[in-house]
Amino acid sequence: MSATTSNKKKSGASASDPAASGFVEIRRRGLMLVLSSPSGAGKTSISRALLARDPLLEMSVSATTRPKRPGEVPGIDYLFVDAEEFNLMVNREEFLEYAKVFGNYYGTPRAPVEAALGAGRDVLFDIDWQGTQQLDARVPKDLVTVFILPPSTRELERRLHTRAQDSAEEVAKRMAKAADELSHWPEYHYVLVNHELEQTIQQIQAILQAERLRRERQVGLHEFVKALREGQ
Ligand SMILES: Nc1nc2c(ncn2[C@@H]2O[C@H](COP(=O)(O)OP(=O)(O)O)[C@@H](O)[C@H]2O)c(=O)[nH]1
Ligand SMILES: Nc1ncnc2c1ncn2[C@@H]1O[C@H](COP(=O)(O)OP(=O)(O)O)[C@@H](O)[C@H]1O
Repeated sequence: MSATTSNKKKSGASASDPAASGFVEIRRRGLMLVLSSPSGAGKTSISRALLARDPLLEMSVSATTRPKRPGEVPGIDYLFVDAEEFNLMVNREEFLEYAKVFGNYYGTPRAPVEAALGAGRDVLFDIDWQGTQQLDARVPKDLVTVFILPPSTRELERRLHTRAQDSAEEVAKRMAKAADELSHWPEYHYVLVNHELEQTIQQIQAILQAERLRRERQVGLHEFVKALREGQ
C-alpha cells in the first residue's frame, strides 16, 4: 500500500520514519480500473498511454487461446496458451474471471491482481462486458468501470481496418458483434466517447485521480482524523 499522508502520534518523532516514530499513516488499497468497448474503439491505445504515464498503475495480462498478432509480445500483451492449458488454469481456479469472446477464450489470472491491490497499486483491465459482470459480482468495492464508445460506426470500422492486424473476416466478425457489445454501456460507472485520443486519456486520468481519493479506499483515515481531533 502507498502512504498518501501522515500525522504525528507522539511528540519528538522523526519525520523521516513515520512507521517507527508513531505517525498515523493513511494508506490506500489499490483499485481495479476496467476498460471495455467494442473492438477497435481504442482500449489498447488508451491502456498503453495510461501505463506509460502512471507508475502506480499496472496492466492485468490476460491469458488467451487467440493466436498472437504481429507485434504482440507474449507475457506483455497476453499469455498465449492453447485450449488444454486454458482448461487446466480454469480447473485450478487460477482466473478471477474468464469468458469466450469471438470464438476464443480469455481469462484474468488472479494472483498478480491480488498482489498488486494488497500493495496499493492499481490494476488496469482490458476485458469485455462478461468479465466485467463477473468482477462486479466478486469484488464490487475495488472496481471502477469505464465504457468507451466510438464516435460512430463508420469510424469504428475505419479504426479496425487501419489497425491492419486482423483479416477482413476477423474485422467483419468484430463489426457484427459491435452492436451487442454497445448494449452493455449502462452497466458501467463511466461512459466516454473516444473522439480524440489525448482527451480520452486525460479524462480517464481524471477518473483515476478522483477514484483514488474515495473515502473507502483510504485505510487508516479513521485513526488519522482521531489523532487530528486529539490535537496531534
Ligand atoms: N472477459 C475477458 N475479456 C477479455 C480478456 N482479455 C481480453 N478480453 C476482451 O476480448 C476482446 C478481444 O480482445 P482482442 O483479441 O485483444 O481483440 P481487440 O479488442 O480487437 O484488440 C476485447 O473485448 C477484450 O476486452 C479477459 O481476460 N477476460
Ligand atoms: N481517438 C482515436 N482517434 C483515431 N484513431 C484511434 C483513436 N483511438 C484509437 N485509434 C486507432 O484505432 C485502432 C484501434 O485501436 P485499439 O486501441 O487497438 O482498439 P481496441 O483495443 O479497443 O480494439 C488503432 O489503429 C488505433 O491507433
